[in-house]
Amino acid sequence: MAPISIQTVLISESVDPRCKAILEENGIRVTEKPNMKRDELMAEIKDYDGLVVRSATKVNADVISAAHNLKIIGRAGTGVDNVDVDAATKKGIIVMNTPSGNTISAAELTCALLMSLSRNVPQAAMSMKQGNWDRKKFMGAELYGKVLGIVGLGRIGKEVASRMQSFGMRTIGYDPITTPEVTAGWGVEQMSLEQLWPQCDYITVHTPLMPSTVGLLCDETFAKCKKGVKVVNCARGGIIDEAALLRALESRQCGGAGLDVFVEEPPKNRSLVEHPNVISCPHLGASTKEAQARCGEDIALQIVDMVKGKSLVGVNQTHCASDGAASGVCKVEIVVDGSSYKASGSVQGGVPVLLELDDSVFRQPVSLTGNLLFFKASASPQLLSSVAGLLATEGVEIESFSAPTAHSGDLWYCVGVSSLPRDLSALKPLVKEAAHLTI
Ligand SMILES: NC(=O)c1ccc[n+]([C@@H]2O[C@H](COP(=O)([O-])OP(=O)(O)OC[C@H]3O[C@@H](n4cnc5c(N)ncnc54)[C@H](O)[C@@H]3O)[C@@H](O)[C@H]2O)c1
Ligand SMILES: O=C(O)[C@H](O)COP(=O)(O)O
Repeated sequence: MAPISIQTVLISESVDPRCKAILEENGIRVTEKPNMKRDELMAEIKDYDGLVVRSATKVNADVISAAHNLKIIGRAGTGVDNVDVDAATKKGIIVMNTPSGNTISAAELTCALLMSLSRNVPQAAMSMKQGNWDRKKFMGAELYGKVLGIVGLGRIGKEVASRMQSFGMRTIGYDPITTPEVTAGWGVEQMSLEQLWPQCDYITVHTPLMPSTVGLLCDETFAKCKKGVKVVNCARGGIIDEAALLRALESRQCGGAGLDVFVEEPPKNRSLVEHPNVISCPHLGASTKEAQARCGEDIALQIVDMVKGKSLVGVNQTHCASDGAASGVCKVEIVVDGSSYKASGSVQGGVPVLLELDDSVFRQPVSLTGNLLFFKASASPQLLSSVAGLLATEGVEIESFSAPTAHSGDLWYCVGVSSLPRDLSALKPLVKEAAHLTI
C-alpha cells in the first residue's frame, strides 16, 4: 500500500485540540464542525480526504457513499460500531481507531458504578440535596467477599478485575478468546457463562457490540442469576437487553444497574434512567482529560504515519481484495518503512484473525487482539525460549504463541505479550525483523 495523500481532515466531534495541532503541524488542513446533522455531514464530507469522529457521528453507508474523496476514517476512541466498516472497506477507505487510549478511564468509571451500586452514593447525594437525612433508606452492602462476573476479558475487563480485587472481590469471568491460563495470571477464574451466572453478586460486561453479544443478559440469563444481582454496562447499549433489564429490576431479580451506555443515545425511553435502582451516566467512560488527550493525539499520529506510509498500528480494517472479501478472506498489503508485507486474514466469531503473513501460514488463526509482537526468524527449537528470556528481562510475559506451519527458512511468528517491549532492538541477535502493535 503506497503512502496515502491526506490534505484535508474534518473533525466532526469534540476531540482533544492536540489532534488538530498534530495534523496541522504535518501540513494537513483541518476543519472542526461538531454537532452536524446527518444531511449537513453528507454535504460537508465530500470535500475531505479524512474524517475524525468519536462515538456520536454515525458514519453509515449513506455518509460513506457521499464521501467522494475520503480515504481514512479515524475513530478517536475504541468502538467502531458507529462506522459502517464494511461499506468503508468496499470503498477502499481505511478505518482506524485508538483502542487503548481510554481503557483506564472506562475501567475506572466501571469501578465507580460498582461502588455506587453497593452504597447508593448517587441516590444518597440527591436525597441530601433535597434536604433529607435518611440513614436507613440507604443501607448498603460491602463489596468485600462478593463475586464479580466479568464478561469480556480484554483491555477494560482486565483493568476492572485488578481494581476490584483490591476491594476483596472474587473475580470470575468468561471470554472466548483470552485463555483461562492468561486470565488466571491476573486473578480471574474463567468458566462457561452457564456456570458464571448463578455465582455472581455483580456482573459487568466489557465486550464489543456484535451479533453474539447483543442481549448477553436477557430474560433467560437474568433468570439464571442470583436474585438481586447488580449489573454494570460501560461497554455498549444492548449487550444487556434494556427491556429485560427493566423487567428484572421490577421483579427485583436485578437489584440495581449502573449504565453508561444505551441502545439509543441519548435514550428517548426514560424508563431505565428514571428507575430508582438505576445509576446512569451520559456515555462518560472515555470522558477524562487523560483519555481524550491520548485518543486525540494517537489518532492524529496514526493518520500522519499512514500518510508517510510507515505504520500499521491501530489499523483495524483495510482494503480487501474484492474476490477475497467475497470469500470472507481479506488480503492486504502493508508498507512499513518502505518494506512491503502481504497478509491475509478474516473475521472468526466476530474477532479479526491473521491467517498468513508473507510466506508464513500460521498453524492456527492468530487472534488480532491485545498486545502482539511479530518477529521473523529462522526456525529453531530454542527460538521461543530465547525470545521469552529476552522479553522477561523487560518484565514482558508471553501469553500466547502462534507458529507457522513450515519448519525451515525465515518465518514469521507471533506472540501475544503482557505489554509491549520498550525497545525491539534487544531482539536483534535472535530475529531478522520485528514489529509490535496493540489492537
Ligand atoms: N463507555 C465508554 O465510554 C467506553 C470506553 C471505551 C470502550 N468502551 C467499550 O468497551 C468495550 C470493551 O472495550 P475493550 O477495549 O476492553 O475491548 P477489547 O477488544 O480489549 O476486549 C473485548 C473482549 O471481549 C471479548 N469477547 C468477544 N465476544 C465475546 C463474548 N461473546 N463473550 C465474552 N467476551 C467476548 C473479546 O475476546 C475481547 O477479549 C467495547 O465495546 C468498547 O467499545 C466503552
Ligand atoms: O468506544 C469508545 O471509545 C467509547 O465508547 C468512548 O466513546 P466517546 O469517544 O464518544 O466518548
